[in-house]
Amino acid sequence: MTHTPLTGAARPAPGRTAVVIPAAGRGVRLGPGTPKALRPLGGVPMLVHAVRAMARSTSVGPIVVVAPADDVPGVRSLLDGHPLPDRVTLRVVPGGGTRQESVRLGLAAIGDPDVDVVLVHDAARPLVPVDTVETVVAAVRAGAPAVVPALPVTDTVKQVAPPAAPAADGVDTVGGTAPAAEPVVATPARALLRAVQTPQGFDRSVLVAAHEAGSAATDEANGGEGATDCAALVERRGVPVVLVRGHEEAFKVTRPLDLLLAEAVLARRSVADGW
Ligand SMILES: Nc1ccn([C@@H]2O[C@H](COP(=O)(O)OP(=O)(O)OP(=O)(O)O)[C@@H](O)[C@H]2O)c(=O)n1
Ligand SMILES: C[C@](O)(CO)[C@H](O)COP(=O)(O)O
Repeated sequence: MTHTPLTGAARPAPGRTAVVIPAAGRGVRLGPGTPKALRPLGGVPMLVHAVRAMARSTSVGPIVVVAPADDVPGVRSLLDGHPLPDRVTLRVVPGGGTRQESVRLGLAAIGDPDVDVVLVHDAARPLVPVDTVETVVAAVRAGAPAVVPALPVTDTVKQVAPPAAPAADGVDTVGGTAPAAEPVVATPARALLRAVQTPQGFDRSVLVAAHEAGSAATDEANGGEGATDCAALVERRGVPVVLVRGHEEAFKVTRPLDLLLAEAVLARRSVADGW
């Protein structure tokens, strides 16, 4: 796919848009229980909401769900119980030990050579509105190789020194196990910060190359969990990444309070839909 916008008769027929949904995380910060993507929201697993949210965009064809490695058949049969539009094909593959690794495995499973745009969307962001999905796809199709939905940051953010030892897997650095006091090293200008969401959209070849180059990369400053979003891998290769307006309801369900908020948003949508 070319990155230069084309006009009129010169424009080639658009390729297909695929989605990779990393859903192999455990949800440690949400507390004990089944893997986060399978926990119910309004009685329906969070993953089903996320798949439907992506399928709602008419540009989306293939969807690859990256499931916990020990439960691929279970996730497949769960999703088979929730029909999708005919244009959407669904594949379920086993995930890896980090989000980055899970996305890489999902990308490798797309197959379809006609796919030229790939969205990567967290199962943990089940309520993203379709307008946000369409905005991201449109920006990639207009020529941007990497597009990320984002919102301004509302808290003031402090930068701290890297921990002497990496945090235990899944444990917040700022949480019950954190040291009582952390020295501040900087206060970045808030007006220049953005909190980024998913779906992140990419020219397929750009994203595949970034994941191939970054597959061994770990990031000491974030506890060796790999790149925390796909765009970071693309940025490291000098490819421009642009932000588009995200949405408050595309928040990530990470801690128990987020689950309460998600239930409230769903309930409000049900009322608005006249249930
Ligand atoms: N090894 C991993 C880790 C995360 N994810 C997915 O990446 C998304 C964002 O990750 P996060 O919200 O951190 O989920 P968890 O890793 O499950 O949460 P926690 O860190 O609290 O365990 C989620 O949809 C999660 O399922 C994944 O596919 N494979
Ligand atoms: C990709 C992401 O949702 C963008 O905000 C986020 O970085 C995922 O982080 P997590 O720790 O894997 O939830």
